[in-house]
Amino acid sequence: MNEAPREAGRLEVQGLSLSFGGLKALRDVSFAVEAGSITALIGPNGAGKTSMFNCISGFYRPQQGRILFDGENVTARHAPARAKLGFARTFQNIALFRGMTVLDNIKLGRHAHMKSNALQALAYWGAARREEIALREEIEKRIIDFLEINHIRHMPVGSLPYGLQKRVELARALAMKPRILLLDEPVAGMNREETEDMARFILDVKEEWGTTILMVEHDMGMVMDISDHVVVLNFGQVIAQGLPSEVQADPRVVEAYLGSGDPAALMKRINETQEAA
Ligand SMILES: Nc1ncnc2c1ncn2[C@@H]1O[C@H](COP(=O)(O)OP(=O)(O)OP(=O)(O)O)[C@@H](O)[C@H]1O
Repeated sequence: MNEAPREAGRLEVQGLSLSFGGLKALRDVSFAVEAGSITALIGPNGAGKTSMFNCISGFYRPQQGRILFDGENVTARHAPARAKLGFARTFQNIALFRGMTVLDNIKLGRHAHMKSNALQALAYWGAARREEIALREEIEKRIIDFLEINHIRHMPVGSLPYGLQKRVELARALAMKPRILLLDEPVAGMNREETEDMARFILDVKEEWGTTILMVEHDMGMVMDISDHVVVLNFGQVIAQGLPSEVQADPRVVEAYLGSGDPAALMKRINETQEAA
């Protein structure tokens, strides 16, 4: 399936399997993340979501299967090569430099793509400096304003509340100009207000930037609210996928989450997470 244009950012996972010794973390997993969509990867603890994410971002090499990005087989490419192709990810536990300012952390996201490296910066300081200034202007206009973090841009990341730190992490990923954004539990540990803000920013990234988004997330209310497509893993296998409404009514999903096949009970739980303050 290669109908999307090259810049579109469509990801396809085909028959992917991953084992740790005798433990099969992923078994013959296939799904697609359509260009410009928000796709959520959900499942109970130990279902294989993080393993899948690590295969997609290039941290793990699967024993079987392929990962295609706009039709190109990227399975053998390591993480930095995927970053150059336009993969950017955030982490479950915030991965920022706590002593550095918000702005400097965000700029680090882009340095992977800049033409001038440290040596060139010394030798051709004029060109490197111009590139740095252009980068700063673009980041300030496009990312800092967009994510409403102007007021904290000169503050050290470590001094910020958790929800804002997660937003800075999103900003750093956006500075990489991603074609696909991989969000690992973007609202984990957030209160309801922080969760709603983050959900809105994720939707805005999709709508205003057209970026493809794949997220792993446990907050079912948030997943059902903003996803276009949901893929459900259990014991390393895809047990259901489709629209949020289809997935939450699927008895196999209900069984995996609640140990019973009653969709009404799952709906009740989703509503409870949405209403919880
Ligand atoms: N590095 C590893 N070495 C050995 N086993 C691992 C490793 N990483 C994951 N596993 C195992 O693979 C299976 C899938 O784990 P994974 O972390 O991918 O699940 P998950 O769906 O992300 O779970 P959670 O929601 O709890 O984060 C589990 O049985 C886990 O114990």
